[in-house]
Amino acid sequence: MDHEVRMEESSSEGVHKSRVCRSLPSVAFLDASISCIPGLSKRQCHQLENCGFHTLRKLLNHFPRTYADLQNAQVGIDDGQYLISVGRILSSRGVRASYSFSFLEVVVGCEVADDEPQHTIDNIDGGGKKTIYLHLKKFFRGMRFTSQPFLKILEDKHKLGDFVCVSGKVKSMSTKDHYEMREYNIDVLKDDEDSSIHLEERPYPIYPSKGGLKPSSLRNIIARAVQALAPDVDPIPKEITQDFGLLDLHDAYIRIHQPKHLEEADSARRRLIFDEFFYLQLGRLFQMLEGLGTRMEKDGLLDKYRKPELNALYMEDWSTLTKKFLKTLPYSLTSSQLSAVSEIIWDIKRPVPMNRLLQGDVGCGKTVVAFLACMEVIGSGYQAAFMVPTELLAIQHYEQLLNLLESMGEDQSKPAIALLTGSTPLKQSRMIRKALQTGDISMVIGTHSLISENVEFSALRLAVVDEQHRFGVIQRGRFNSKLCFSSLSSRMAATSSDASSKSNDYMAPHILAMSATPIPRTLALALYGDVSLTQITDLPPGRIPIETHIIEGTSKGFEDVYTMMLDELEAEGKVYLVYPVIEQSEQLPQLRAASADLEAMSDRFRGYNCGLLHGKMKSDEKDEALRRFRSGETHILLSTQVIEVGVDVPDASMMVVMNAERFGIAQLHQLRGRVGRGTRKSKCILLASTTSSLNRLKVLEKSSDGFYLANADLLLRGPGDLLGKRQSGHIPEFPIARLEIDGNILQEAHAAALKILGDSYDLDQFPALKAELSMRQPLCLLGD
Ligand SMILES: Nc1ncnc2c1ncn2[C@@H]1O[C@H](COP(=O)(O)OP(=O)(O)OP(=O)(O)O)[C@@H](O)[C@H]1O
Repeated sequence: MDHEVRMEESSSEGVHKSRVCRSLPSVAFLDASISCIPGLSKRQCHQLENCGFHTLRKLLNHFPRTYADLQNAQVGIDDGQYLISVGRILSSRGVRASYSFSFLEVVVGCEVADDEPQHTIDNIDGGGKKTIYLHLKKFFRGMRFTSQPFLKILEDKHKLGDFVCVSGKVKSMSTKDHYEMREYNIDVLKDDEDSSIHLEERPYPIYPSKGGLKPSSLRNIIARAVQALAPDVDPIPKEITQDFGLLDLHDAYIRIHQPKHLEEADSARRRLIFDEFFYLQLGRLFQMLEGLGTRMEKDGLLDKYRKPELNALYMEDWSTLTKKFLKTLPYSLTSSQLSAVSEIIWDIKRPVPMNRLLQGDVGCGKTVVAFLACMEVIGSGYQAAFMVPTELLAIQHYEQLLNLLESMGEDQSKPAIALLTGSTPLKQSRMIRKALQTGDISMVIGTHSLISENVEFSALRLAVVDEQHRFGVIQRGRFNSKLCFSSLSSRMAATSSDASSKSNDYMAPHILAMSATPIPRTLALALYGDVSLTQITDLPPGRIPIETHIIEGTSKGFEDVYTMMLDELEAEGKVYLVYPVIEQSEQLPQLRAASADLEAMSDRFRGYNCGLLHGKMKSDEKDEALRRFRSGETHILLSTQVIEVGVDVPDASMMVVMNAERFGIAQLHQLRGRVGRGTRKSKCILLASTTSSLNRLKVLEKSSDGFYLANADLLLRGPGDLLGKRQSGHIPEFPIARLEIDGNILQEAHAAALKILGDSYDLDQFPALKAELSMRQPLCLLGD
């Protein structure tokens, strides 16, 4: 169907008059130039284009960062809470505090509902108001920031009387109703001459600024674009939107940008997130179907996706090596480990590169699942690479695997494995690289040195990336393409004369990413890396829940903790002491430091040996420190958060975290996961040096569920970084991230894509969808 689209036509005054174009189908409307927005000046058009907003789609997909409630209806403010509030700027001053230190303080007065009972006549109906004062502070160190002109410029950035929306974490000050904000966002809603804004009762969208375009002008332009939006821009057929209870795209855009209330924005967001997932899934399936010849093959593939219970290759069909390796394990796999292995092996047997995320809470036993997947490819004559974020972890995995393989005795099929990190001596590293190139080594475990240019493989088939939220999506992509290229080039050279070599020898490697953090990484991966998910949902048997205590770091608090430590050591336990920093710092004297505490702890716990482990130590020193702790030569290990990731000492039974308030909730959960990994009852003590942080930490006493804690962490941190800096701006960030629901949207999008392709393999019945698909990101499978 054709639709009227207004196209640009410049007038001499520089304002674009619109003319009507009848040739563009309405679904293509979104890709029309922004000049079709009525009333835009030429200057505005250029400015928008310079900021990357060439099309309506780009502009409409610039979603609000958050919504302000102009009524400030929120009641009650807690210390540490993320607050969004609107009010007027009362003062702005730049202060020179010393010759090299200055600060800016902007005070915003906000009228909020008064939650305390009042007895004045005005408040007899209980609907009282009061003013709170937000002191927004920014600090500057360095002489050049103390000059009067600089401070004046700072001051003048904020105009007295401006009506602004402020968001950030609050900290109460000594005066009642005064709060400090150190990291904040401030957006001018209207200047002081315009008071009409008070009448607005709708959520007020706050846009992220882009390339010099102010949020307020973006808001006006986007409002115009929304008005110009054609009613039938939706490429997804009505049956699908109805079946899945989704908003129509036109309504979704209106509601995300101009919601009448927050629920509207939320339903719009659901639809827009659905689209992200849906086109990824549709693209992937579409491409896979294209690669298959017959109708039967295509049906077969769709069936596999429709009935995931069939997507597992049970033990009988695993390679002999995998089965042998399984036998060497000193324990049986849990049922979800077993199904994870079956699922992964099913996937790696297929001639399409796998891109899978193996996700499970700390200590659930992901490593062995990944080892089994590696054995499967090695058993079929290929190579595997296992990349981890720290050297410490690489060594640990390598030694663990060596031990397991040792139990295989002199078996001919036992694979040759190697460790390759930044600290591997040059000569040895050269030998390993050569052996990887010739295929003499079947598996390499290492750090990011595995993605360096000079590592080539003879037949890499599986790359395991233990992300543990340290590697970004980008690094994984680089790793992937690098390995893909290496394997391809070297194999081409090796087999150029061998006409019988199978074409799938040139396939990109399968990628298995592992993570203990369900969010936000999972969501990011699901959005940006077209990924399948395998979850381990149970823990190995015999684990006893870790007892967690939050203790205030007063001198009594410390004494209590030392007594508990002594009890633990006397009962032959092992203790981790975790510190926020290595060395004492003048700037932050309140922080306990690992190195500085070593002597004091050795003194206090005479008769027990203390060890030290931190990121600045050399690789072999770190390894030695961990080895001594593991073997029981040291009983107390003073360390920094280097141990957070993956360190596995199953009989470590107690952890004390100093200055626990310095760590995030998800991070503390990871740290705590270093104990309670065996069958011994374990304790985790979080020593907080500020009273105000006690409440925040209490959530760890209540729960040991990583998913729940990650969510709680997000709520406490506020929406600032839902998907990490790089991704923010792509999807709307909401004060309350409904991530568990987003996970379901992924499933629904998958089902919708299957339904569409079941009806039309080549999308010929859905031309609008096909066009949309080609407009979106390139249809490449990771690794292609
Ligand atoms: N099925 C099992 N039965 C008993 N112990 C197991 C089982 N699977 C793994 N383990 C042991 O549990 C411990 C934790 O396993 P692993 O290091 O793989 O956890 P993880 O999921 O990688 O955790 P993290 O996210 O903390 O790195 C290890 O000591 C491992 O040997």
